[in-house]
Amino acid sequence: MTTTQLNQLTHRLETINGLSKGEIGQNRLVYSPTWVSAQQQVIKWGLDLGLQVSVDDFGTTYMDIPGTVHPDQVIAVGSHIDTVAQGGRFDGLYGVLGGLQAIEDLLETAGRPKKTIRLISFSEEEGSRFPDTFTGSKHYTNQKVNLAMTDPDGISFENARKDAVGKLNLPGVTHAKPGLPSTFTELHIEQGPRLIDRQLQIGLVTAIVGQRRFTVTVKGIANHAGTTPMDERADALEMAVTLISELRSRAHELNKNLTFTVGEMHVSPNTSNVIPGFVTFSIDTRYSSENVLDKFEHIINQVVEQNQTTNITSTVNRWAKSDVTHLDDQLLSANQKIADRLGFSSTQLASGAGHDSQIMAKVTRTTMIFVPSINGISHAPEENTSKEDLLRGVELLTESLRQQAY
Ligand SMILES: NC(=O)NC(NC(N)=O)C(=O)[O-]
Ligand SMILES: [Zn+2]
Ligand SMILES: [Zn+2]
Repeated sequence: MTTTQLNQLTHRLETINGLSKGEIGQNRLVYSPTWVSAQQQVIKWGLDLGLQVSVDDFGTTYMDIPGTVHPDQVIAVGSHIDTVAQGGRFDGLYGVLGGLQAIEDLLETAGRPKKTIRLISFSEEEGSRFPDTFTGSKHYTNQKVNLAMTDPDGISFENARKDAVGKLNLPGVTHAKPGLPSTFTELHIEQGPRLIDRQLQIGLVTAIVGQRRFTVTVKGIANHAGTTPMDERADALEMAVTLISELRSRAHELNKNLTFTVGEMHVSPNTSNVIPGFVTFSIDTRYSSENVLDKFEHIINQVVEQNQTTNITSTVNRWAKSDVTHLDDQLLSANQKIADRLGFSSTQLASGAGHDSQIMAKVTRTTMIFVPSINGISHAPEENTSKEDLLRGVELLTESLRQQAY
């Protein structure tokens, strides 16, 4: 890749990230106005490059450069366009724009491919607005998505989706969901410290951890903060804190590498002189074995059950579950050879973050390429990757696509 091409990739990243200007981090929650503008911009760049663009019912965008010999064999590449709230500049977006850059480089240096190359910009992966994750790749691969869900403001998934997808109907875009590809490659930032700590340039992903997400709802009794005796309260927040603290130690006891995160909490009425009557909080838990996750799910249900009192009742609802996933060995070893040939230092590692690749891997041969995250930070505005590392990831991806599609 030349300096001009690197500048183009940087410029495109900045253009999309500029859409959240003035905000804390990136806020492309699925179907939000910023999300719409970002997906529209990606579509425009694809059309400018002469790619055949289609958008499906969920707003996932597919951009094809049809193969000259085997147009029906599809080599797909891509990632997701959405972010978490107050997210970083590279999670998801790098895989979409890195893929676009690789395709542009290939068209310039090698012309049309023999097999079709497809860039996919998945509508949603993070599960940050509606209570479901990977809805873009699930829809593409015909897996079930909960269509009846609503966001915290009560907006239904269906209304948000129809509204936003209508705005992607630009001239030159067809409305369709294409068939499934023969392979899928996702380029992504590592989001953790392993590559950067060992000063490695590339990570090749062997597997992705299993992940489950829950909402715990605690119902107590709201009452006056000054007049209600301390031993007569039904404080929902106090109970939530007890549950969280007990679950955290039980998780650690079960397995010290099992992750346990409470990232979201709603307190009602959330005012200083009222005892909280109603609290909800999320649990995100992950590990590399389903057996440990099953055990911890059992513990969650047990701890919530054991802490019921006459005045405080708690319930737990699991709304997301993704399985431990092993990615394709052959694609990984092909990419390992390319990385060695290009002189990139690398390692093979498992991912602690969830990815569309684990959904794609259920239907097609799938592989992932990681580049280092500075200070191992992600899902935060400080998320960063050096230009040299961004470049190396795209170079490896370009060579992999060349090998697979030409
Ligand atoms: N690459 C990601 O940040 N993925 C995130 N999102 C999902 N759905 O797993 C996560 O929380 O790990
Ligand atoms: Zn993410
Ligand atoms: Zn991501």
